[in-house]
Amino acid sequence: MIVQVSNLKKHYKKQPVLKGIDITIESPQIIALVGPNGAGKTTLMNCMTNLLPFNEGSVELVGKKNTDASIFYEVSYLQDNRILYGDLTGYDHLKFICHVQKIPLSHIKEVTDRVGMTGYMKKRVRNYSLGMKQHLLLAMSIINKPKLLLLDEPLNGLDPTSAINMRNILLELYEEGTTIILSSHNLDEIDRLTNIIYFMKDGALLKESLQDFSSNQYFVNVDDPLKATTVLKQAGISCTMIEGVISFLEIEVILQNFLDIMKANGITITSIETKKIGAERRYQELFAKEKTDETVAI
Ligand SMILES: Nc1ncnc2c1ncn2[C@@H]1O[C@H](COP(=O)(O)OP(=O)(O)OP(=O)(O)O)[C@@H](O)[C@H]1O
Repeated sequence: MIVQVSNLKKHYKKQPVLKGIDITIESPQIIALVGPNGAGKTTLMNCMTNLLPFNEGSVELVGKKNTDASIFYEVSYLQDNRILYGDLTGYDHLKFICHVQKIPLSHIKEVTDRVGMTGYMKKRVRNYSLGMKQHLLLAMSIINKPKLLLLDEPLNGLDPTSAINMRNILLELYEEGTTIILSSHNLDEIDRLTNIIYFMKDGALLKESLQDFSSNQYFVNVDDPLKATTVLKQAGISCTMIEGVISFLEIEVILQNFLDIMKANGITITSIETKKIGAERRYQELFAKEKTDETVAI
């Protein structure tokens, strides 16, 4: 068993944060933990890795109790950058982990090349940018080739190139047999990584496979948006218009029907973009927000 969390309960003073969480993972997966600020994602990961005591329940990681420190040969946890030491270099951090975990120092170059931080690994961490710290945290958490990798907001501060690199590394690790649990607010990135999402709501987890919720959303620019709005309304087509761009879901409107209506009414399409919106759509359903003023239902 890779993860066995049973009836995990945690409260801060009188505030219950985790109200009986159960997680069972038997084979490698990538799981995204999603929920609004303050939902309890960090608390859950801290309890799982025994950084925080909990009030009830039990946690086993890689077949051992989470109180057994030897799990960290096989489990890594990427926390936020407050765990880093400003006076030490990136290399010092990695050397320390190699020393504690009896990993050959030759792995440092391998992992810093993979993450893309070899150029500044000898600089002091206090001179690192947010993204550079994030690179170091990633290097520190993958140098032991973990069986289970927990990541709390790993995309924090990463530029687009680094975010793509991080995604590729996570997908490679998963291919190599690592189970990954990551929390993120970046729903686009989550859609590219996995369709297994655990939504945190009211101290509980809603576990969903987003295959059923994944859909393309189309964004269409036309030469005459006002006329398009009118003819779509007449045809009973359900779309929204945001700042002159018409958008609709693949599962609600057949693209060919839409194109036929535009053609029949002499409206020219100037561009069409598609976006996969599984996680975002489900998130909106679960944590419904008021529609913004500029969103007009057609
Ligand atoms: N040390 C603490 N003492 C008291 N309350 C805490 C403590 N740490 C967290 N909390 C509370 O527990 C709840 C969950 O916090 P947590 O940091 O786990 O949420 P999160 O889902 O990780 O949020 P975010 O997305 O903002 O990182 C919040 O209401 C928070 O105020």
